[in-house]
Amino acid sequence: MSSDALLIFSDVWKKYSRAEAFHRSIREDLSCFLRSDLNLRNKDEFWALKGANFSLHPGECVGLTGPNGAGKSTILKLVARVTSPSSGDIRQTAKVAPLIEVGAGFHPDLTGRQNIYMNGTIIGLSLSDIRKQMTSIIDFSELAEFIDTPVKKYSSGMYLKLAVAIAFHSPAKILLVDEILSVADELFRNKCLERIRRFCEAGGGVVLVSHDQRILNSVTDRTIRLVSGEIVS
Ligand SMILES: Nc1ncnc2c1ncn2[C@@H]1O[C@H](COP(=O)(O)OP(=O)(O)OP(=O)(O)O)[C@@H](O)[C@H]1O
Repeated sequence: MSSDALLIFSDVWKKYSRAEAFHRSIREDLSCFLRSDLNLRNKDEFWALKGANFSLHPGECVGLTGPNGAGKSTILKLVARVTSPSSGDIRQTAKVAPLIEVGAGFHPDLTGRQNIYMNGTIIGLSLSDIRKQMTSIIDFSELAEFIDTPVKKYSSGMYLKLAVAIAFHSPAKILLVDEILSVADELFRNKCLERIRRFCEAGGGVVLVSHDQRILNSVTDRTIRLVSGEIVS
């Protein structure tokens, strides 16, 4: 693999326990309790990712597609270091801006503007960068009218727009986008796709998860298809 890669996955495996996933649901918790199946946590390990190999180069937008539960978000979470691999090697030569769980980094009681300061700092912008880019971020978000409103009063689409606008102003060279563009309205989605193209033209690299073939066709250079944790094409 060439040395100029922004990101290299070498034989990356990720193991989860189904029991952990089950315990996220109250219904499943209850069902485990009723069955007194106390060993479930130890019985149900499985591979969410099985020996993934791929690289991302400057200027490239790589799509990730495949059925639900195939391991697409797991790849993004590994790149964002939200979780770590069970084995294998992930090499990154650049900072990452994750657009994974939209709005997860927002404080509900703070206004849009205050969240730009807070989130901008988290993604590596200095205070003076944030001040310089504030107008551009607000313009991109299309939320000028609501920017001094607490974000707990925002709709999910407004959350999305604010999160995307901040991420697109990040100094990171790797952008991770998880299935969010399909929930944006068409005008905003097209604006985001254009921004992704420009981000790549400027030497960045994007990993984009989508089930939508039109989105993948319009912006990705190649698409990796995952099935049951395996890269099949
Ligand atoms: N924290 C976790 N603990 C246990 N299992 C998990 C955890 N996160 C994900 N999984 C499981 O790992 C598998 C892959 O999940 P992942 O979210 O990567 O799939 P995906 O391809 O992104 O799916 P979708 O298209 O539905 O978003 C699934 O079986 C999922 O239940």
